[in-house]
Amino acid sequence: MQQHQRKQWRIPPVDTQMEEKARKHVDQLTKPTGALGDLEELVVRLAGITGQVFSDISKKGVAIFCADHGVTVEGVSAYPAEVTGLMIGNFSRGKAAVNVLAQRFQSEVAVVDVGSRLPKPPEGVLERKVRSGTANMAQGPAMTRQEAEEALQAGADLASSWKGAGLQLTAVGEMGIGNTTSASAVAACLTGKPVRRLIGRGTGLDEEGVRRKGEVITRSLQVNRPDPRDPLDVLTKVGGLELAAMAGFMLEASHLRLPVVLDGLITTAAALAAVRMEPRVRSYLFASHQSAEPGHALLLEALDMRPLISAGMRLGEGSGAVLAFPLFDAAVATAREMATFAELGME
Ligand SMILES: Cc1cc2ncn([C@H]3O[C@H](COP(=O)(O)O)[C@@H](O)[C@H]3O)c2cc1C
Ligand SMILES: O=C(O)c1cccnc1
Repeated sequence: MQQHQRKQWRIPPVDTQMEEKARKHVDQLTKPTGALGDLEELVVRLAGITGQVFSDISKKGVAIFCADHGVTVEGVSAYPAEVTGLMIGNFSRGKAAVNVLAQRFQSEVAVVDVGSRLPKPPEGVLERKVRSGTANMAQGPAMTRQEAEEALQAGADLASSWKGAGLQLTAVGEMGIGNTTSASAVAACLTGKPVRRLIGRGTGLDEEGVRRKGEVITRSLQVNRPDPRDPLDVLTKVGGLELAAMAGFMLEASHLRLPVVLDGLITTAAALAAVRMEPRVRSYLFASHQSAEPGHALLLEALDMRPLISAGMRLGEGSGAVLAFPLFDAAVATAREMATFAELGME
């Protein structure tokens, strides 16, 4: 079999010495050992990524990758496919949930159209359209491998431009009606777990709808036979353009030592694909919240990640990831500003 030319991402390992330094400092702060829980873990992991005990993460951004899904003709979403384009307009006007949160928590927002059916994306949206929506994966591959690679590159290009612009903490989000179906299919293939445990209501399907969604995913996997050892093949056949772009963003961000905060089911499915391509990516990723979509818990388990927030959210857009930004700020602030026991005159 002819191997497709595979890009090497060269992901550097994190700085474990700096992690140890940060851990030592956190353990000397005026609190019982470990009492700041997951915030302490954030400080330590960020130190390993940034190479500083007190990481500077003030410049933040959320990248929203948008695309349409051919599989929507199978009736797998509670909302019509046109909502993808409408929400891209909403993002560009700054009026979606993720915009409001990003505004509140001082995060930049980039909206990238990697494959919507809009003839022309609205003002302010980055146009990187690979194709106008995927093909229906229940009948054949969602896209070609070449197209998946182009989508990967679109994501990678944003990560690299953000590194150049001095961003220090990033989040990924997505918009694409039908994409909980694609994400669950990718998750089923990569984890080997049964489809029925990986599906949920998405935007609000009823029981009958969820059953149909499961059938469509099972059929898509049978028709396409994606190779779980080849994550790009999985993204090509049963993924989506925005999933591939998010994976590319994570690969390039990790290569450039930029931390990436994940959102819910869809971003985490893309994350598992990226980590299976390059295992070191895992060290640069952070879970934010626990989505109400059942498959999300299994994906987090496969990545050995624990979310910071449990708020019953099931929105997407990167909303849960941006909501976690203040926790990152809080973690770094405690490390930087709290007194040590020595300063208190205690051993
Ligand atoms: C108004 C609206 C805003 C959204 N923002 C994110 N999503 C979310 O819902 C979609 C996935 O669910 P499903 O697979 O069931 O279609 C994605 O586009 C996702 O980001 C939205 C969905 C709707 C309807
Ligand atoms: O968990 C998610 O990311 C999610 C769940 C439902 C709809 N959109 C996104």
